[in-house]
Order: sequence, then structure tokens, then C-alpha cells
Amino acid sequence: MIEVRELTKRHGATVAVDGLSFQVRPGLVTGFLGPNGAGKSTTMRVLLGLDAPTSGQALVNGRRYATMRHPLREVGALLDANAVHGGRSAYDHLRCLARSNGIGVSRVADVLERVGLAGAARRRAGDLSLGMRQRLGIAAALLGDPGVLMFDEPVNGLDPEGVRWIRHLMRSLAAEGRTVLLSSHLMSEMELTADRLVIIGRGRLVAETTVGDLAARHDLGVLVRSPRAAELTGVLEAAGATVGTEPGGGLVVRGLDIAEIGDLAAGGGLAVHEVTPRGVSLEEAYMELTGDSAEYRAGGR
Ligand SMILES: Nc1ncnc2c1ncn2[C@@H]1O[C@H](COP(=O)(O)OP(=O)(O)OP(=O)(O)O)[C@@H](O)[C@H]1O
Repeated sequence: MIEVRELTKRHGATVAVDGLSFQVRPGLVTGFLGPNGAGKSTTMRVLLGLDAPTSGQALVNGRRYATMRHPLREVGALLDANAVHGGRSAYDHLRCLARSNGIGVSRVADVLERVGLAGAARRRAGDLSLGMRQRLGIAAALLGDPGVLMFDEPVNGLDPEGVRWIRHLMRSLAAEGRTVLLSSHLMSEMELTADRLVIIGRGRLVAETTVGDLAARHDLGVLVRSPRAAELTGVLEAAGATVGTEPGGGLVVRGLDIAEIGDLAAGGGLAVHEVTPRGVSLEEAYMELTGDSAEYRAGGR
């Protein structure tokens, strides 16, 4: 369990995190989403005792990181995959970590196996590809078999196979009952991976929701094409729909489902050439929620 309560972190004049409160529960993958500069890394750094809060609290299992006797056994994290000693082998890197944290060295082989690095255990960390360094960082996070895990943008720079692997790993860690907090600035990554979403912008909470709820709240309607669009619009509006048009000339119908639209068109003897659910673009929903809080935006807005 992770609890952030009224957390504020200032760096001089910059307010990186601004009165932020949220909880992350076990057994689920929670996506921590926000545009660049929203305060995700800072929040994680405070949770991990790397930054001190200006005010408020950031607790793991009800405690501050600094007060834990064996932190790696409670919380594992990957913040920066490059934060390894390049000259050491993957195995030695993990062995040193295990030793200095009172963790049995037998765990090293277990975690290397779990992240698919058993075959590269003797290679110098500095010679590993980015994807392999990410895996090594994740192995380090798993070393103490912690119940709470945090990963800061773990798929950055990974190829599609690596992205799929991370997604699968996150889900299996949550299925084991662990608390998994996964940060990203891309909604597309979260759609398939996260159960819950904590969305922040400019250091503040924008939404605490589930992927399903966000989708339901941002229903984009049904795209309808008809050679008799004007008449069909009248029929649909009379039935209570809201009808707009999209740039290609199609109608965007909200408030009626596909079957109702088809029945109404048939009832009015109006031909229909296309009826397509526009689906829900979570990316658009997310952009709408965080639009005002993006630190930089193309076009200088
Ligand atoms: N050590 C620091 N000194 C000064 N400002 C900082 C420091 N660390 C972070 N900031 C600022 O605090 C804000 C939040 O940064 P943070 O890295 O937490 O955001 P983020 O959501 O993780 O963004 P990104 O996705 O770009 O990593 C930014 O404006 C950043 O420039």
C-alpha cells in the first residue's frame, strides 16, 4: 500500500508537487500518468526517501522509507536503468545489493531468471543494451521480494517485444498481490497495463479513476454515414440524440447506441452506408484532462 497525503515538494521557486494526495492499493497495477514535468518522478523520489518533502507525507505500508529497517524487502523501485556500476557484471551488481541489504545471495539467480537475464549474468552491466539494463533494474527492484513496487517510465526506449514483456510482468506482479505503481506520460501504454489511474498535472491530482470509468465518461459516439444525412439527423435528434458532423462529412451521434440508430434509419427508410462506434480514445480523454497542465506543448501554446 502506498499513501501520499497532501504532499508538496518545492525546488526553489518551482513547485514540483503541490498538495498531492492519492492511494495505491495492492493486487492492481496503478498507472501514474501525467505530462512531462507533472511531478511523477519527484513523487516517487519522495516515496523512496531520495527527496525530502517540503510538507505532507509519502508512506509505504504506513511508514516513511527512511524509517524502514530493510527497505528493499518492503519496496522495490526502478527509477533510472542507467544507475548501475557499468564495470560490474549483472550478477555482481545484484550480489552487492543483496549483501548490503541483508538479502540471501540465492535470490540473485532467482531474479535474474525472472527477468530473463540468466544467460547474461556474467556480462558487464555497461555492455548491456538499454532493454537489458531495464531488466537488470527490475531484477534489482525484485531482489528483496517486496510487496510494493514502483517503476518510473520503465518502457522508455524499449522495442515492442520489451514493452510487451514489461506489461506482462507488471500484471503478473499485481496478480501475486503486490502493489504496483507504474509511471508514464503515455496513456496508450496504460490502456493495456493499468487497472487504476492516478493522473496528475502540474503537481496536482487531476483524476483518480479506472481505465473503464475514464472510457465510459469520454464516449466519443457513433460515426454514421448516409446519403440522406440531413433527414437522418432530424430523425435521430427527434429520438433524443445529439448529432454533430466530422470533417469527412459523417455524422457523430451521441446518446443512442448502434442498434437504435440502425432501427431509426430503417424506420425512416433512410439508407445508411456506415455505422461505426468511434470507440473511446483514452488518449484524447487524457489530453482533455491534462491539456492545461502540460509544461511544454508543440506550437508554443
Ligand atoms: N532537482 C530539481 N531542481 C529543480 N527543479 C526540479 C528538480 N526536480 C524536478 N524539478 C522540476 O519539478 C517539476 C516536476 O518534475 P518531475 O521530474 O517530477 O516530473 P515528471 O512528471 O516525472 O516528468 P517527466 O515525465 O518529464 O519525467 C518539473 O518542472 C521539474 O523541472
